Amino acid sequence: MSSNRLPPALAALGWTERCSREFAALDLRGDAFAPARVVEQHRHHFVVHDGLETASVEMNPALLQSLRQQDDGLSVGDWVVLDRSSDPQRIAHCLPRSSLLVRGMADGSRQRIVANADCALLVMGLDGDYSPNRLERYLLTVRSAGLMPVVLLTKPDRCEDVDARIEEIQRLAGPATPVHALDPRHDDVPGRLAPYRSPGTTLVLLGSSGVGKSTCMNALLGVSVQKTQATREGDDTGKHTTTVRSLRQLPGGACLIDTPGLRELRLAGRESVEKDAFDDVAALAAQCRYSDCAHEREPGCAVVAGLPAERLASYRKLRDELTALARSPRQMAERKQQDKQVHQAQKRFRREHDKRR
Ligand SMILES: Nc1nc2c(ncn2[C@@H]2O[C@H](COP(=O)(O)OP(=O)(O)OP(=O)(O)O)[C@@H](O)[C@H]2O)c(=O)[nH]1
Ligand SMILES: [Zn+2]
Repeated sequence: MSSNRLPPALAALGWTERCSREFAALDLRGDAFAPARVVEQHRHHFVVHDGLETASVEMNPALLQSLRQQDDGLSVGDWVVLDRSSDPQRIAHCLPRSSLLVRGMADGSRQRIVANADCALLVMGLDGDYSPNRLERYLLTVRSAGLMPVVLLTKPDRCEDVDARIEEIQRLAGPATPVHALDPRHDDVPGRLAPYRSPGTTLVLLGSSGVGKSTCMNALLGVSVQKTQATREGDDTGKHTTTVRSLRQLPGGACLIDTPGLRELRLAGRESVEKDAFDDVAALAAQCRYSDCAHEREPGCAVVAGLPAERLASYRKLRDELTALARSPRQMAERKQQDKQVHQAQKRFRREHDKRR
């Protein structure tokens, strides 16, 4: 199916040619099956949108079980297939994803945040919320999930030297990552974010509570009604306004997922620290005297010699956190399980191959 023949109602929700291919590959017969996108996730049900209307639905038992077996589930942004032959209609399939943003939880499990997003708007306040280290963590998480990050520094009116902070964040994020400072209450948010919200793109707003995510969303939606509430004087956090993740269609054809403020962002364990957040380390490491240099006390370490002290400390912290995660019993068990699956698949393949000969 070429892009001009994508069903327009679905295309407005972010349906792509890749989705058409995945849907066709399921080879579902009859017209009882219809694609839809998960726009809200609740404890026991999902709200899905099929391009025309929304419906409140549950998964069918087979899908629920198969996802559970893979330690998986549905999240906002997922493309699913509704089975309309059952009463009530149920979600029967989940299409493979183009991206999945996850974070680690205290018990070692992972929480899915959003599926099939293309771009992450990382919102950070230039007030008490400002934390370059936290931003490094966000950058690492979203890049390793395959999303393009865009940094939005809000509350410039609460900061003495906005330019210095933009420069600091730009240095940390690298030249390829856009950094904007804006007051979403008054500035032209749709205009400033125009390059990232082309039709069919899915964006997700991420950041602490009270940094202005809902204000950005309202500005992008073009609604003047402010569901956001006045920040209390002397309180940088503001009032909590977002309670569930939800996907909304923006004027112009992109989709936006708003998320409740995350209190902390733990790594999930699948990130690659040099590749996804510290390409300066990767570049310097090539000049270390030893190829297996750990960038600690080795002689001739170009990373220790060349990286600013703060950046080095932050690199080591995230790297060590990932190493510890990789050694956690849960991840070791997961890897063993994966190895077993690969081994079984190889055995099956060899058996079938031998049979054919
Ligand atoms: N001074 C100032 N206040 C702002 C700015 N941007 C947003 N606010 C205010 O900060 C408060 C919180 O904004 P929200 O948009 O609700 O923040 P949020 O990130 O959606 O918060 P949660 O829903 O809790 O995650 C509101 O009172 C906004 O009007 C800004 O640039 N400067
Ligand atoms: Zn080194």
